[in-house]
Amino acid sequence: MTQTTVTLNNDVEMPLEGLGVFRVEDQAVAAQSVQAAIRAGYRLIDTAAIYQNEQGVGEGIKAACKETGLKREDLFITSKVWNADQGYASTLKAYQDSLDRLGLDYLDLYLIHWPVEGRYKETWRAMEHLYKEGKVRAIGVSNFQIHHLEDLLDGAEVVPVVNQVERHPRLTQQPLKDFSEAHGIRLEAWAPLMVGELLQDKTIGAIAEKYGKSAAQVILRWHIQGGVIAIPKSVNEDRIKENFAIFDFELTEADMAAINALNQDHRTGADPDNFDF
Ligand SMILES: NC(=O)C1=CN([C@@H]2O[C@H](COP(=O)(O)OP(=O)(O)OC[C@H]3O[C@@H](n4cnc5c(N)ncnc54)[C@H](OP(=O)(O)O)[C@@H]3O)[C@@H](O)[C@H]2O)C=CC1
Ligand SMILES: O=C(O)C(=O)[C@@H](O)[C@H](O)C(=O)CO
Repeated sequence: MTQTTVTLNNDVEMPLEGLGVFRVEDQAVAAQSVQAAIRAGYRLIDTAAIYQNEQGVGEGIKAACKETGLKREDLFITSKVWNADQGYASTLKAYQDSLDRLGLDYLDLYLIHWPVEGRYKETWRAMEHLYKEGKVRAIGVSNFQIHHLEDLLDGAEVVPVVNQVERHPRLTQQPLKDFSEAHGIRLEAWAPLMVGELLQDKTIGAIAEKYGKSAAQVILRWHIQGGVIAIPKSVNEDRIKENFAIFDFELTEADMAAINALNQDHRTGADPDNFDF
C-alpha cells in the first residue's frame, strides 16, 4: 500500500486524494456523491461557499458516517471564503456560515479562494485568528501566484499549509510548486483531470494501457506521486471509485517525465492575475 496522506507544515495529516464538488448545485446529488466517495474510501471532501452545496455535502457526510461507522474526526473537510466575503469581520462570519450550512463544528482546512487585491492580507489575519483560537485545524490559500505568496508571507504569523491551484499535465506549475515546497506549502491540484479534456491524450493513453489503468487513474497517480494533493470531481459512482483506485501501482520515472513533458502552461480556468469575480 503506498502513501495515502501527507503531513502538512503544522503536523496535520491530509489525504493525498479527495472529492471535489464544483458545479454540483443540486443538494441531493452533492450528498449522494459525498456518500459514495466516503463509501469508496475517500476521506477528503473539497467544497466552497460559492459552490452553494455545503448543505448537501454536510448531509452526505452525516449519511456516510451512519452507513460506515466512521466518525467526523476520520474525515478531512475543506471549504473556502469567497471573494465578496474577504475582509476581517466578514471572513469570521463567512466561516461560521459555512459551518452552519455543513452542520459541522470545525473544518479541517479553510482556504482563501482567490487573491483579491488589497483584501487578502486582512482576510489572512482573520484566518490566523480562527486557527489560533482552535476553530479550524489548518488554513491555506488558493489561486495564489508566487508574488501573492511572497506578499502574504511578509508579515504572516502562520504559513499557509496548502496552495490549491489549477494543475494538470498541460499546466504543471513547476516554478510555483518549487516555490511552495521550499516554503513548506503543499500544492493541491484543482481541475486535476483538466475537466476531462486530457482523457483522450495519446501519451497518457499509451501509458495507461501499459499499466492496465484508465487515463484518469494515470493522471491522478502522476499528481499524488509528485506529492501534489488532487481533488477530482465526479457525480458518477463508478468514476468516483475508478478515480480512487490509484494506490496500487507506481509510475516509472520515465513515465512521470513523459507526463511532465506535456506541459504547455495552458489554463482551462481563470488567471489569478486577471479575474473579475
Ligand atoms: N480553488 C479553485 O478556484 C477551484 C477549485 N476547484 C475544485 O477542484 C475540483 C476538481 O476540479 P473540476 O473543475 O471539477 O475538474 P476535474 O479535472 O476534476 O474534472 C471533472 C470532470 O471530469 C469528469 N470525470 C471525472 N472523473 C472521470 C473519469 N474517471 N472518467 C471520465 N470523466 C471523468 C467529471 O464528470 P462526472 O462528474 O460526470 O464524472 C467532470 O466533468 C472541483 O470540483 C473543486 O472542488 C475547481 C475549480 C477552481
Ligand atoms: O470552482 C472554483 O472553485 C472557482 O473558484 C471558480 O471556478 C469560480 O467559482 C467561478 O466559476 C467564477 O466564475
